[in-house]
Amino acid sequence: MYKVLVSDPISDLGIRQLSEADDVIVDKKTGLSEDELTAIIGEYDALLVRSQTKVTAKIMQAAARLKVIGRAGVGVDNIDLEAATQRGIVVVNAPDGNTIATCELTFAMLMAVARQIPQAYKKTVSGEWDRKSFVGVELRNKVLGVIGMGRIGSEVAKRAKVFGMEIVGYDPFLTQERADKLGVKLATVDEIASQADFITVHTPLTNETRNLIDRPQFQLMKKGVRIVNCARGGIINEQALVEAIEEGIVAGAGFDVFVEEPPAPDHPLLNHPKIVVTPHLGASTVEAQENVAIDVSEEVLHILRNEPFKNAVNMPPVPPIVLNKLQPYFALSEKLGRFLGQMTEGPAQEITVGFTGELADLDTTHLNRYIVKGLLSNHLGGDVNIVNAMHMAKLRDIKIVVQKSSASESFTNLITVTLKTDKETRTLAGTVLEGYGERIVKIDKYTVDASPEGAMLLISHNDKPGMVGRVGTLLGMNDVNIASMQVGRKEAGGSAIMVLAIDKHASAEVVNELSKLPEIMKVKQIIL
Ligand SMILES: NC(=O)C1=CN([C@@H]2O[C@H](COP(=O)(O)OP(=O)(O)OC[C@H]3O[C@@H](n4cnc5c(N)ncnc54)[C@H](O)[C@@H]3O)[C@@H](O)[C@H]2O)C=CC1
Ligand SMILES: O=C(O)C(=O)COP(=O)(O)O
Repeated sequence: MYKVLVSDPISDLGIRQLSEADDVIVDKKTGLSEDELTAIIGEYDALLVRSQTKVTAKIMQAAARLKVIGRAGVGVDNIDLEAATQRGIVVVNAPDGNTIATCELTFAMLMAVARQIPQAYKKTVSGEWDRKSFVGVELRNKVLGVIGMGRIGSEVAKRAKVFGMEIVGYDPFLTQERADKLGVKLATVDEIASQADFITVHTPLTNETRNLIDRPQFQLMKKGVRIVNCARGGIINEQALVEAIEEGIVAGAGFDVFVEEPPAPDHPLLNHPKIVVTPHLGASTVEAQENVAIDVSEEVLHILRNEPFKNAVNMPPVPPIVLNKLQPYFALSEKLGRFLGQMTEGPAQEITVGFTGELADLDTTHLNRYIVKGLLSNHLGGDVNIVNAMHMAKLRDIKIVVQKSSASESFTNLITVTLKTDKETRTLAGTVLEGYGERIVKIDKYTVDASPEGAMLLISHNDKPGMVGRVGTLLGMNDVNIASMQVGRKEAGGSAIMVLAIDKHASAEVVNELSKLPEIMKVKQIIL
């Protein structure tokens, strides 16, 4: 049974897939402190959060079973990604479900700020009929600066066009082609600051975007500019904004997010007559909450069940079409790593992975991870997984070299892995044959055809008559049944390799006895 902890308010309807799964138990415990969460996290395989729970390194240290942290939303700045990666915990988010909700709140903010709706409402309900203080401005024919043109920023731009606004946008990944398609003029942050009548930010909070709009940018702005932040507190410097309002540069601002959440009651952005505030409501619609919960539940289930998943934040993204092509090679890659790690003596120094055939044209990052995971798992067991495999290798100064060649060999696809240690350099190659499954097709210089499964014996010997019989007899006497046997040799009478699939593990004594037989150089038992 997998145990899932939901530590923030997440839609019940959205997580139905999890709560109704036969192999999952869902516990809901919201509002926990760091200490309270640390005390119980050890029981759980998955943690589901929104933005309130701060998932710190301390919590993760106590999370012995945790495989996945699911973020029902976009921003993952409340999760220590570095710590998660080091511990091999997958972090998945639900990036698509709340785009429209946040875009629409941004528009609500733009209009609330343009027409001072909250301020006018306050006065009106207090009994005052004040029409002259609330002469607003129109959006039509105004310049809107959009900083961050990802999912939300692009949707904001599309709607702003319909309002008759001219849009200037900045995003390091915004191409001229896409900008043209969206009808957005490309500009730098400083150009946006100096040209825009309204500015809205839609970037994540990173070291680069922290204080992206600060005093120097406010100094460039037109008098009467209006500013909205429905992304993250800290992208616009809060103190600099208040000063810019006092200086008469900024006519109004709409803020949904704050550096500290919730902000202290005396925070300068609260109770300011020109600032409209909401308590981080961007994603708070019924639709968005259901969407993000459905998306993240699906991903969490995949991860718990060891199935392929797509939205990992701490792993490079692979498009689904590529993932489908790579998937048949996941298990093979891991087995190649495990096999090679067991047949090679000495601590690993360098792993060279070669891909030939169709695989050479794909992004094979995931396969590299499975190979390294397999290799390291011989010593590290369950502590290594595809999230932290590369990190674990780096910690151990293991160099990883990837080589690709589309030159077609005898196989449609071939994965060749070479491991260099301080004692030897060994090579293993494998493929997936349609209808036959995974095969090891090369061990060092020898061509073989073995199915990598269960317990196997790898015997290096001289190719002399009677070898097969001797090995078979000794194993038979020790009740070890041979399921299949393959001999690889370069020339008759020369050195050769025997690959045996055996029905049960051979004891250390049997392996030792085998290695003492005449003409046998080395025996390795491989457990896959
Ligand atoms: N208020 C709320 O409740 C919500 C807030 N958010 C915030 O909105 C942000 C954006 O969400 P999405 O559009 O879905 O993400 P996204 O990943 O689709 O877009 C973010 C864009 O920011 C760009 N960017 C990164 N660094 C930049 C920089 N220095 N200057 C300009 N652009 C930069 C990226 O290239 C990307 O295109 C999230 O990271 C999250 O922090 C998201 C959902 C709800
Ligand atoms: O998805 C995001 O990045 C958000 O900021 C939404 O946060 P929330 O899930 O409403 O706490």
